[in-house]
Amino acid sequence: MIIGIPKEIKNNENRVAITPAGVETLVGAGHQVVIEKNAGAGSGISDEQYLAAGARMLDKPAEVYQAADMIMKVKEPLAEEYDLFKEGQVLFTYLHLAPEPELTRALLKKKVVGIAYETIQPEDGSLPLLTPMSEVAGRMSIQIAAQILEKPHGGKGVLMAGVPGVAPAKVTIVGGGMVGTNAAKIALGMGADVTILDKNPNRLRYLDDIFGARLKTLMSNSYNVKAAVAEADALIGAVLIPGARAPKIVTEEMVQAMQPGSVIVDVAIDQGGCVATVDRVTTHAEPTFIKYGVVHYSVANMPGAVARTSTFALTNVTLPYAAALANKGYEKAIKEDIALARGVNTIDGKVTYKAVAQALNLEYVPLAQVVDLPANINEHLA
Ligand SMILES: NC(=O)C1=CN([C@@H]2O[C@H](COP(=O)(O)OP(=O)(O)OC[C@H]3O[C@@H](n4cnc5c(N)ncnc54)[C@H](O)[C@@H]3O)[C@@H](O)[C@H]2O)C=CC1
Ligand SMILES: CC(=O)C(=O)O
Repeated sequence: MIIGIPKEIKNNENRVAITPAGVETLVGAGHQVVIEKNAGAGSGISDEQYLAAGARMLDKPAEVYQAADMIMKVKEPLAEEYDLFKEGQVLFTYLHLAPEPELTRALLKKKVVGIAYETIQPEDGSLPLLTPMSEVAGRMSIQIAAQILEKPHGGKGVLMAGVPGVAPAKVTIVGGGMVGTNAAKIALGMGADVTILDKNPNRLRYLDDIFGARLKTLMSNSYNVKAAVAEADALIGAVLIPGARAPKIVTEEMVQAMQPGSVIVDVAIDQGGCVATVDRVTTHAEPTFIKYGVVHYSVANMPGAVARTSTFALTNVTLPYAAALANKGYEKAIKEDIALARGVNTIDGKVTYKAVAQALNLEYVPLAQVVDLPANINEHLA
């Protein structure tokens, strides 16, 4: 198989979908890897390193898309990339289709086999290809909130850690999964006063076990969210329902009740955002906007800013799945692995991930109607 890796073009997206180690693995298995020139530069990986590992470098993105049977990316394709898809091509990347009707239409039109990193899910319910970037973004969210709380960045002038005799910042985290847990870890490490809310009591038990009495846990319901948001100096949005548009857990009224100069970092923005006042996706170039006196941050590719860490963390987990897709072909690979089958969002012009179809008001076609799945995979897919 020919695997193509274009350079990422989203604002300040410095990650790349493959490392030289990945090239060596795929080429060693008999595949060809074509990479757009300079694709690794933002992650500190040179064209020479890719060449030495066995890749072929191409000048233009169109050449990469044209040559490849499978495109590997980091972020969802942008509008200028839609015309580059080949009919029936496999696209293996973060897709976040629920808030992306136009991208979804483009994938359906070209019958792209869209396999989304973020919905690959083994039977244990984990999201192994989302986890490392959620670890990164969760940790970053507190660094970012701490900086925005400084007066020159628009914040109220509160030091996250406080000092002896003066209370630290209050941090409220809505959603206690990977992002939430990593945000809590850094916020507690900095000495903040941290409250985390989740709707899953077992998750709250787990968080209570690992962090002990330093972390306040609260069941997520509108009453508790309202109170915890009102007192927050920094609010972190970290809710996810896999594949779906994020539910607006924090309402406009709740944000209006926050003090001016408070900060919201809505990490869940890649799925549309879980804070009602986050009405736009921002970029690393212009990361914030102010609404009701509260500074909002809603960058959808936060890990792109720490690309050297993120590229290696991401490709550590994507490579085994990419290798399975390349070695077996996508049909055999998804027939043999329920996790990969759950990653298929579009195929043959149909949406095969229910939450995506629901979010976009499109017809949902079960994967089994498109691919002849064995019973053991199909019965676990719905
Ligand atoms: N902006 C960015 O650059 C990045 C964004 N993300 C996004 O961050 C979001 C969170 O990701 P993860 O933490 O990995 O997901 P996760 O699945 O590990 O955690 C989500 C948590 O939300 C909880 N939840 C669901 N409904 C809730 C509700 N009504 N109230 C409170 N909690 C609720 C779930 O119980 C779960 O514990 C996702 O949208 C993910 O794509 C992740 C990495 C980078
Ligand atoms: C998960 C995601 O949106 C990112 O890593 O950019």
